[in-house]
Amino acid sequence: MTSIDPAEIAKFEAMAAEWWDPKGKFKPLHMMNPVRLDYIDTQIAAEFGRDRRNLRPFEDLRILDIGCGGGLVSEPMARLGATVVGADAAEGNIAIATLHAQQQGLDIDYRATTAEALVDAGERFDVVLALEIVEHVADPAEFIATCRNLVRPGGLVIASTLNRTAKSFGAAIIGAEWVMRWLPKGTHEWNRFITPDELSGMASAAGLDVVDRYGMVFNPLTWDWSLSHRDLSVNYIMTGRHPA
Ligand SMILES: C[S@@+](CC[C@H](N)C(=O)[O-])C[C@H]1O[C@@H](n2cnc3c(N)ncnc32)[C@H](O)[C@@H]1O
Ligand SMILES: [Mg+2]
Repeated sequence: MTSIDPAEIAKFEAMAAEWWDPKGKFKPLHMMNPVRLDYIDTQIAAEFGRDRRNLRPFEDLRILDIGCGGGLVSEPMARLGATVVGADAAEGNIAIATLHAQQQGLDIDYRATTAEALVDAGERFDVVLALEIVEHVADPAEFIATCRNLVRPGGLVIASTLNRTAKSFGAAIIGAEWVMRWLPKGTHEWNRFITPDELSGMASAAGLDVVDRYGMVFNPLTWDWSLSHRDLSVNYIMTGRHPA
């Protein structure tokens, strides 16, 4: 059993050098980063009783960033004091992420591996971050169950992905790939997108309690991103808790 879809990994290998270019192929992730970090920081601080005003509020927390890419989220988690494992199936991503973290003076344990290999190795984390990866794995339900097996009781799985709606086809495929050309054509396959109810169902089936879910909304007029209770029609993020 593997979560790897080789064609998907090949797409990311081909783009690896661009991870830290805010104007490059990962521009949408750079743009979305402040809003998703705000959500993630809030969830973790609330669950583990941490004060976000502290310099290193996530000290002693062990966080897995699965499908970490270039480490756009692994790095801020390490800066907040967490012990971070960044894992990605694409070796090129791990090479880029490792180099960038070194340049930043950050200590992050980057590994070219998969979630299922980490389960086999007996790894356990306080938080598993699965950001913009479920739409790229072989079997999303199986993958979410694997993430659940990587968090200790009382821990969190935080996942973000794209909803499967007419609006997400317009925004993520036509807008981001064809018109804005932020992403190469074919980066995303709309039929692999997952509705919030489907993802909640997968989380529940895996034995996670869904804590909450928020839309991440791009406003083309102000060019900024915000969290929304109501609008989960394109990008969204969700937290599940492994019951203690
Ligand atoms: C869209 S990128 C998201 C990167 C990062 N999570 C972020 O949001 O900035 C998806 C990443 O998942 C990785 N990936 C896809 N399938 C994977 C799998 N089965 N196991 C581990 N990593 C995988 C890809 O190589 C790619 O780096
Ligand atoms: Mg994606």
